[in-house]
Amino acid sequence: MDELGTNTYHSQNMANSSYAPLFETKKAKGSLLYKLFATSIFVGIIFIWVYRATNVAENGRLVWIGMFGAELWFGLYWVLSQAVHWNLVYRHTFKDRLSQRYENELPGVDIFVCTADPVIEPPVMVINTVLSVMAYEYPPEKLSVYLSDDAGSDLTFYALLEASDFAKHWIPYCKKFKVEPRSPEAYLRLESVEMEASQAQQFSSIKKLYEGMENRIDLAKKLGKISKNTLFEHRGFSKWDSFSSRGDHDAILQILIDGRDAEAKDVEGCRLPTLVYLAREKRPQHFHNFKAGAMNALIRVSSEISNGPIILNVDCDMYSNNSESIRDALCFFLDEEKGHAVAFVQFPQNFHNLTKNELYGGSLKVITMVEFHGLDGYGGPLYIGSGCFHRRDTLCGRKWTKGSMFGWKESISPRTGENVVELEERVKEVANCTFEKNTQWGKEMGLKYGSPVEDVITGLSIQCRGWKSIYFNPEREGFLGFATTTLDQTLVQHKRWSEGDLQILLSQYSPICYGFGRIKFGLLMGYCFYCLWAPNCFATLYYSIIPSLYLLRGISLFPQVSSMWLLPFAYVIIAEHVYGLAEYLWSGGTVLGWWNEQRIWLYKRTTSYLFACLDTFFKLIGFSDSGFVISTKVSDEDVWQRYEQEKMEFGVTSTMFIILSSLAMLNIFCLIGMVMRENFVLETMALQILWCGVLVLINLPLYNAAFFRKDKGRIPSSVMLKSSLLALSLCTCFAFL
Ligand SMILES: O=c1ccn([C@@H]2O[C@H](COP(=O)(O)OP(=O)(O)O[C@H]3O[C@H](CO)[C@@H](O)[C@H](O)[C@H]3O)[C@@H](O)[C@H]2O)c(=O)[nH]1
Ligand SMILES: [Mn+2]
Repeated sequence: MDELGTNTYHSQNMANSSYAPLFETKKAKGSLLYKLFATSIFVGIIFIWVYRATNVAENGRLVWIGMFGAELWFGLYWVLSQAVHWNLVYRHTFKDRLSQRYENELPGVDIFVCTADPVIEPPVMVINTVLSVMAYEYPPEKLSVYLSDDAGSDLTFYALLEASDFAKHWIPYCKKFKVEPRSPEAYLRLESVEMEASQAQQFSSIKKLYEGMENRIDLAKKLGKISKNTLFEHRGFSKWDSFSSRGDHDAILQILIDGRDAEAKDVEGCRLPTLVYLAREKRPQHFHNFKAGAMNALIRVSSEISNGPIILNVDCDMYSNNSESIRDALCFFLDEEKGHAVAFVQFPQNFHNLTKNELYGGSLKVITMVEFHGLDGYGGPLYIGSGCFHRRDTLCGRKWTKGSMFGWKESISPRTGENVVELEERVKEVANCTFEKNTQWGKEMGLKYGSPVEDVITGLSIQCRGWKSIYFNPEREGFLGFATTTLDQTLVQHKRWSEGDLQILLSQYSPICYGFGRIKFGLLMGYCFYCLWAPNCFATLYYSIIPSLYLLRGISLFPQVSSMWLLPFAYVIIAEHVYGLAEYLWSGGTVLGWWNEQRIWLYKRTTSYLFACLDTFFKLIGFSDSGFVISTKVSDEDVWQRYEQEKMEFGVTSTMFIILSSLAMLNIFCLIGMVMRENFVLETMALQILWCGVLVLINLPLYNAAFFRKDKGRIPSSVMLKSSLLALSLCTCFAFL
């Protein structure tokens, strides 16, 4: 049946009973119970539809149809969501078997770190990520780390230069004392590190070295330039001579540590991993395709230098938190029975700066702990960028064919005779703007261009070529990054994601048309579940405006309390939310965290998703182009404080905030207006009042930020003025016209 499924393995050539797999797959427990529960919800949904279809109100037919439309959407979307809940699987690896069988022939691994802006992605953070991946528990001569710098910043280069020195102390220290995590900053931040006297001594000297390095980088940043001495000392800086701006410069390629060189050793005399800095060529007249462009340049450059058959990509904030991750990933690729079909292994994206009740839903808990396990049950998760291991050949467009094996042992290492300077000069060419002209790069080769979520569309096309993917969610998290710390950043990030996903649905790689027959139907539904994030805005907006407004007219849009029709509404709403809460708690969250998640769910749907739909529409008719707003990975002291206190951060004036506060004001006006009506009947309006009340309750932090808070994170009064006026006039018109 399924190459990667849970079925007991069976094959002629391996029918040897001593064969032990490198990984195993387990199905979630209680799935029958879940299926029964889901079926009961579905019955409830059908009853709601029947109610809408058979009880059309006398006055307000149109509004009624609208309600029906919204509920039809919610119901169908719920059906899609079953794809990510129905069939959860969990993976487990056997790393000891991997070492037993393959320790001496492990494949080369090339690690790509991407950065694009030294201000919102500070170089110190970037090199911490680089150092963490250089210190993987893996033979250093098989490890190569490439930093792509889309800003072409000499400050970042300088930081990397410092890191290449510090690595000589850091890597042996990590390996000797088996420390975790291997990002120096994260490690030194740990509160209690228990250690013996011998380690304690080295610990303090490492700490001093690190702090010295950090200070030098900070100083260079403050001065805005690198000291003359350093500039003279390293030939690399001369490559900035022809640099005019981040969008206009030659390709800069610098091999800081040449792993081929047997002399490149750490302080204990062990070999070091290769370390390369790359700023691909940028010219104003050539579009650079954001991260996808950077990744493709890296694929080409690395193929000339180390050509590792396995590629790992991390964002510059996502440091390695688990030094065994490469070996975990290899258990899937090298498994004799099932490995040949695996194109990529995606780890979850976890974060180190979350607060207890996650005001912005930063951890994406349910996606990480449930939904992706569900996708894995149908052929594998989406490729979501950071924390993903790929097979190089697949990423470059190779199709999967039955019976083919993963020939990592035959992979050709590039020429070794050349000296570093010659090598750099030659390889630089493949990072030029014009290199991709009239090639398949960005289409059939490498990451795909033209989508704000280059990762998802690339992963989909790989799966459509017959490959499987694996979701691996180990107990000790593999990668930790920086979650957004303000509401604005969160909404902007989700706009990019939902917009990208929606555009995939409309692209030539649409999971519906292109994916049909190529991937499993469950996976196809799973893709649609994400691709249809954005259109959720319409039903949600309708549901959070119309019922409240109709309170003002005293018109009921839901069954009255004594009616039997109330039952399906009550059941579906209560059961789904209780289940959602349980799922959230089970994923490690708190009750308040769940409540916050409901709020951010509402906010995303009414702003990010709406803007995603609008922008997609404008793009379709040729009016706009989607960009890539890079997420900020630092925050000011006072913003950070409010983040830690879980106070919602508004602060800036944005159209998204105008929408949010208009909706919040509209609902409170409607509630007040309704109470002031003399002749309202609780019996007929109960559910509607309750719903409006919930909308007001969930917006409490917003009212607080508008009317009571005095700090900089409050809602600017101009925003409040506009939205209050807007909401008030809407309510007045509606009540009296
Ligand atoms: O022109 C660009 C823009 C971005 N990046 C890098 O891309 C990464 C992701 O950017 P970020 O702003 O952090 O976006 P996120 O939304 O946090 O990233 C998620 O979503 C992206 C797709 O939207 C994926 O590319 C990422 O891997 C995934 O972690 C960062 O390392 C950037 O430095 C570039 O290299 N060049
Ligand atoms: Mn990020």
